[in-house]
Amino acid sequence: MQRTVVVAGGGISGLTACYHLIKDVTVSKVILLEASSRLGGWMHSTRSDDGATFEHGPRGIRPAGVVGKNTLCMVSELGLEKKILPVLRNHPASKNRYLYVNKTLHKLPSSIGGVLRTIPPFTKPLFTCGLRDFVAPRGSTEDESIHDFITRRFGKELADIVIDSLCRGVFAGDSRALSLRACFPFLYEAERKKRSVILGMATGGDKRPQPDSELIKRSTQEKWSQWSLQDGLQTLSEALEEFIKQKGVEVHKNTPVKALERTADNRWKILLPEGSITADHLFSSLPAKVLSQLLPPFAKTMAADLSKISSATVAVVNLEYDGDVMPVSGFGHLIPSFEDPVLLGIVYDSLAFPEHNRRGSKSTRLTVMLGGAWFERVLGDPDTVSAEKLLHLAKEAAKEQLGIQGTPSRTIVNLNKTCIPQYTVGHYKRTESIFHFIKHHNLPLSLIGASYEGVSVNDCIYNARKSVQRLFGKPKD
Ligand SMILES: Cc1cc2nc3c(=O)[nH]c(=O)nc-3n(C[C@H](O)[C@H](O)[C@H](O)COP(=O)(O)OP(=O)(O)OC[C@H]3O[C@@H](n4cnc5c(N)ncnc54)[C@H](O)[C@@H]3O)c2cc1C
Ligand SMILES: C=Cc1c2[nH]c(c1C)Cc1[nH]c(c(CCC(=O)O)c1C)Cc1[nH]c(c(C)c1CCC(=O)O)Cc1[nH]c(c(C)c1C=C)C2
Repeated sequence: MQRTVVVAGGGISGLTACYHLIKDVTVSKVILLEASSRLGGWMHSTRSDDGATFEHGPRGIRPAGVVGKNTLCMVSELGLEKKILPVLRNHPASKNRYLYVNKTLHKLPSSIGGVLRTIPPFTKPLFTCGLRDFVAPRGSTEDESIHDFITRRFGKELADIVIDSLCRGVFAGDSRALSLRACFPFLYEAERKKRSVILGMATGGDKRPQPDSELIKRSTQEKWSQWSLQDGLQTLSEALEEFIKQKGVEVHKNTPVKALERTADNRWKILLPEGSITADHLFSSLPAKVLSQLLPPFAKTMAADLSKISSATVAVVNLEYDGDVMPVSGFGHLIPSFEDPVLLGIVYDSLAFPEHNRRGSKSTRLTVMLGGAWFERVLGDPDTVSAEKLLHLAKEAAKEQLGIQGTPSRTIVNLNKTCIPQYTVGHYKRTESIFHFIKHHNLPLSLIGASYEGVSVNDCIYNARKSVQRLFGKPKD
């Protein structure tokens, strides 16, 4: 039987789905539809003639766990091993992370000693927060905010300073609105299983079978904490694009899906700017809100759930300075929302990945991230905020927070509109209801992408693969 599968959205999720679909002999045709003029989605690197690379989206991928190892397998299959740039666990970019509190940079403890002593900005040793976890009662609600959970189990200071910042540094989100169960499912499970989160995590561990390969062995032996690629992470989406085109996937750029209609024989009629195509099955990697606007009227309850999964806007400002101008060495620093709601944090890119620095003369590359869940509240409508204003805020942050006085030699401002999905309290209920609707109505539809079950590159790649396997009835791992 001829079977046509359409993948909507050519970010890392859609590309990975194509990569696995094309290997299946029962699929006769795979078509990728991408609205913009390039593939990769938020995976986006700028390369300069002098060898400098600037990331506007993801910049580091973790090798650990099933999801990290799964990505490394794909990297090997794509022949990218020689392009990997690992950061080792004992490197300052792995060990040193900072918080900017009370107008001062504070290094987060990376050893037992730092947890046993009182170190600023905290008013007591951090281990005392852990003691509370052993006596705190188990939560009584099905879901709660990350801030409420941490306050209940570890105290308000940890929640206000560390967890507030962490949620900004991963989700660009507000820990008071984000769901513990959806964002950190291992913490939710740990409390349910052992009552003490610390005990639950210590005895838990991932029971899924761990993939293995030469590259995975190397990453374990060399103790990598994260990795990137020569010329930036966009090298990964480019390799996937080349691979799927070679294998015969039909790739259509500048081709947004405009609407979806269900045919009488349970297929999709996919409406495009010019004409339409019919698909036996659709993989949507589109942001949930975008998909909600494309569905036909019979799916209005599902569309209502999808429309509630919103995303935060992040301004990403890359700055390059002449010489080594850094006062500290590390991964970067985060800024809790009480210190400054709009400045999320600064990544010290040139320390983790000096290979991305320009050739010839020394330079420092930083990325200032702004906005997130606070964007509209503080900066107003993203469509009317000027690049000059964002650049000014970023340069002032580098000056005030890192003492960098000079003028940057190069700047790039990107406004990533609605780029990180926000799994707010109740997310698990919304996704359950969405997946139930698809099953109940026997829709030939698979949902992949950052909107549902994890925002990291690893999660997107793993969930796209799992979703393809599920369609073909292959066992899950
Ligand atoms: C600033 C930033 C920093 C990040 N840092 C990290 C990091 O360091 N490490 C990490 O692991 N993760 C990081 N992430 C997260 C990760 O990069 C993303 O979650 C991931 O790239 C999302 O991929 P995706 O394919 O699911 O979605 P997307 O990249 O959003 O892809 C969806 C695609 O669909 C297309 N599209 C939209 N509408 C339509 C339509 N109607 N028809 C057809 N196509 C359409 C879009 O143009 C896009 O190409 C970061 C994200 C951002 C934004
Ligand atoms: C300041 C804003 C942001 C910074 N990075 C991101 C934002 C919104 C996005 C992001 N960062 C990470 C991920 C993937 C998560 C994963 O599960 O792998 C995403 C989507 C990685 C990450 N960055 C920080 C942490 C603690 C993590 C989790 C994984 C890990 O421990 O390595 C902290 C952090 N992010 C930023 C800065 C400046 C910073 C801390 C110093 C930038």
